[in-house]
Amino acid sequence: MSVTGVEGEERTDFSKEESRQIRQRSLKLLGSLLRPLRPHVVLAVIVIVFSTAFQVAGPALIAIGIDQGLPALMKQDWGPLGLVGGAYLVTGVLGAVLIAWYTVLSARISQAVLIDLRTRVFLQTQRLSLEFHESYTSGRIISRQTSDLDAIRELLDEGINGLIRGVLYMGFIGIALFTLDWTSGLVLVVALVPLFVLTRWFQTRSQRLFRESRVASAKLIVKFVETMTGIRAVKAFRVEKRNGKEFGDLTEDYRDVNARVIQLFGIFDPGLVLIGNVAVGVVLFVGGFRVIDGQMAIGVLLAALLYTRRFFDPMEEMAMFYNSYQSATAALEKISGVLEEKPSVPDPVKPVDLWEAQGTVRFQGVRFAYRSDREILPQFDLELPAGQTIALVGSTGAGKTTLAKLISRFYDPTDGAVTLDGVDLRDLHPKDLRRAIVMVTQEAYLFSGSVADNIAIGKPDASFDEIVAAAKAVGAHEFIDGLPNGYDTDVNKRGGRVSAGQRQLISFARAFLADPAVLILDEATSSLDIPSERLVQEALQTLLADRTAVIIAHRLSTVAIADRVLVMEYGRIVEDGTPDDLISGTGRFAQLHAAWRDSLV
Ligand SMILES: Nc1ncnc2c1ncn2[C@@H]1O[C@H](COP(=O)(O)OP(=O)(O)OP(=O)(O)O)[C@@H](O)[C@H]1O
Repeated sequence: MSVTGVEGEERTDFSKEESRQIRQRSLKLLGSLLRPLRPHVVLAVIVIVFSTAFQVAGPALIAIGIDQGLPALMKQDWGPLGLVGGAYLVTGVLGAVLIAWYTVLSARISQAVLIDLRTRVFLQTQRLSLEFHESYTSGRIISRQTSDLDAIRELLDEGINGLIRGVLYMGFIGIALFTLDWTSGLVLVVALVPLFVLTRWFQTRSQRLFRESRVASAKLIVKFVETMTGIRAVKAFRVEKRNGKEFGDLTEDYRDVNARVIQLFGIFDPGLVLIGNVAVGVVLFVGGFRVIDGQMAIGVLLAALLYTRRFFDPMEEMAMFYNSYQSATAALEKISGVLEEKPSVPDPVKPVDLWEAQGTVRFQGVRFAYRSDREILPQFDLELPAGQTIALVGSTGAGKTTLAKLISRFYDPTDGAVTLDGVDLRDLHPKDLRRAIVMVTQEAYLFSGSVADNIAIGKPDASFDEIVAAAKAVGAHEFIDGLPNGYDTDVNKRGGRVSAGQRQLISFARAFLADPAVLILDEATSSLDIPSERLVQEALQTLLADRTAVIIAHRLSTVAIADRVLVMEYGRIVEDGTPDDLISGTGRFAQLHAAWRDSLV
């Protein structure tokens, strides 16, 4: 079995083979991120090796200064001490300069990796088809872009740095100590035993606790995002109190787990200090005797003490590496899953151009299912001739929006083909497809920016006059003119807030400007009041005149402007005719229409 894309994200029961696959996928991604930076990585490693060597040289120079420089000085010979002093100064300065250089280099590497990754995730999630976004919630996408990238940043900025510097530092100190005095070196080796035990203990516990902490903080974020996204429902049903209590419980869980993390550090940190102090004490004790016996020079003892003391400094950072490594690996696994996803609606390999689409849409033996277990559209054939205005009606869940999504190629049919002017939508050049077919939904989403910017999305190179003309055509000009800054009003700023109906008018103007051959309006007039709707209906008649239009509407008033009505039930077209024919008949539409007319009285 194999795990591809995001499907393994919610699972924890991976087989060995699956875990290996996921690990390989993450490593491949990491490799592809670091490969272009190879020269920088090599340079950074060289710089940090030299910087650490210079830093570690200090105590050895002090030993030489005391044991050889001072006796010479007593004989009025300044030379050796001057030399050692000079060397100390030079290594000190070089060590500092190189560490500064390394900090810049490593920051550049981690920034480059993060920018690359951030961009890849953004472009990929934008590229993925609607199907992916309908099942992969926006909360999860946000986590990939925020907390996961943060975990990787932490590993690159702190974790790996801490590890490399720590390993080099401890390694160089070990070499220096053994070279100067192997007896003191042995003390250090013995001290490694309790150090190893303490660190292992810390790692096992902290690993579990850090995981718990991440889960607790994720739950907090999910609760917060969910509440804020559904703030209207929260207010309407007065669930603030219950939400407050649930949030309070989650906060408490988070605090508890963090308290346990702190307790762990409360043992680990003093433990490190204790081992360090005992090691220093033993080196001093053994060394003191050997100095008295004349087996060890005093300067060497001092250097041994300094080395032993410093040896333990990077321990905490190194112990933390494992945690940052763990969370970064988890993050990398999830991100690599998203990046591995393939769009379910792929771009054609050999795209067919369609410069001037006429607008004939045909369904040929189309079947469609979102999931294999439930077919939404059983096989059907349908032709929408160019220029025809079609009203699509039917009960909730009949499959109207699904049909519209197939025309817009948000999804591909499971079987059969949808064509535009005889070209299978799967072969049509994406640019031509987007130009030829536009779908306006009830949501009428507005992006940050001015009203004019939002209308211009329909035609990015439109002139201001064209934008105004489009707004006038759909009856949006009046209200836009009345906004604080007219067409320049920022729709997301206070004062620029527009109502749901006004949003729909703006998205109408956007579609009008785009001037597609096929226009689909999915419940796009549902938020308009009756006068606005009438106004729009007048505008719609001009808007729809030269193109194929599919209007999905619950309000039957919209149907009046249609040339043809399709009634859909359970994924099938059950009635097809002119509005007049259907109204005067005895079918489903006639019933619906009679009920609607009665409701108006
Ligand atoms: N993304 C999806 N994944 C799985 N099933 C879906 C998805 N979208 C819609 N469906 C199912 O497909 C069926 C048809 O839905 P569709 O939205 O096309 O109906 P509709 O006629 O437009 O309804 P409405 O008038 O309520 O908008 C419904 O049973 C719905 O549950």
